Amino acid sequence: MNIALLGYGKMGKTIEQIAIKRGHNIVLTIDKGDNDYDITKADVAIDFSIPTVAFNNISNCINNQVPVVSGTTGWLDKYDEAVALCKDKKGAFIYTSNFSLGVNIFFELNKTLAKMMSTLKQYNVSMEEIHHTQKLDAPSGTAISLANDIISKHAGYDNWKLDESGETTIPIVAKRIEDVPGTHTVNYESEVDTINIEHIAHTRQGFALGAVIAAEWIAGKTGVFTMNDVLNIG
Ligand SMILES: NC(=O)C1=CN([C@@H]2O[C@H](COP(=O)(O)OP(=O)(O)OC[C@H]3O[C@@H](n4cnc5c(N)ncnc54)[C@H](OP(=O)(O)O)[C@@H]3O)[C@@H](O)[C@H]2O)C=CC1
Ligand SMILES: O=C(O)C1=N[C@H](C(=O)O)C[C@H](O)C1
Repeated sequence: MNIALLGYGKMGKTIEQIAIKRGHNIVLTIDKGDNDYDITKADVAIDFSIPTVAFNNISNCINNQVPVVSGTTGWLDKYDEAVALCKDKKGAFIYTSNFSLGVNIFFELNKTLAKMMSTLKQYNVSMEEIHHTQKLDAPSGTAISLANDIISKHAGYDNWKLDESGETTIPIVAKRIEDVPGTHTVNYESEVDTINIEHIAHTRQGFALGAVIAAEWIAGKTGVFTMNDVLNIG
């Protein structure tokens, strides 16, 4: 398969290595300042860029009938617009805040736990995410997904906030520490005990492999998908 990499930073370069090992060709790599490019030579595009350009990258692919897989976080105010465009143009598009198999299993565990804790008023939920110091957005996209999933399953919470707690608010703490690929912890705390679930990424390989698998899966399809469609879990 011919793959375009929109964003050739830490993730773009890790994806390149895995895609080549799986027999694909990288036909285009786009970075800051590369504005005039022909996306149509790619069978599929993988966008791991920056929040301010992700929507433009995605719409360019959809407008040119190139299936697009996006892992960029921090641009979700325009997600509904991307979905509408994809439906209108009969394109193909997957976004997820985290492509790793481990985190997608963790997402399911988090929803199950939230449902179990829903009526237990003695426990308060909180979340922590830790990432490397170059990260542009906070909280992480994964933390936002986890918080939204708790809100959808737990009767006691209806919003999340960074560094703020409240009666029905899930507080999220975002820490930035050199070289950390991504750690997410969900805590339920009562006066007598604590229940934690945690996912620790040791490298970026898991995210990158998931993105390449998603790209292989979406080629030739039409529609808006999630990682649950790709992995068949949940
Ligand atoms: N969904 C998931 O599983 C994961 C998501 N992510 C997300 O992916 C994104 C990228 O992460 P990461 O690779 O670590 O970040 P990097 O900063 O290492 O890479 C981002 C790249 O995008 C480039 N860029 C800037 N402008 C444009 C543009 N107009 N078009 C295309 N590329 C551009 C940057 O170039 P320059 O440096 O020159 O500005 C940089 O090379 C982040 O939003 C991160 O949160 C990360 C890991 C997993
Ligand atoms: O920026 C990163 O590095 C990561 N970003 C994603 C996020 O915001 O959740 C996924 C992963 O945690 C790494």
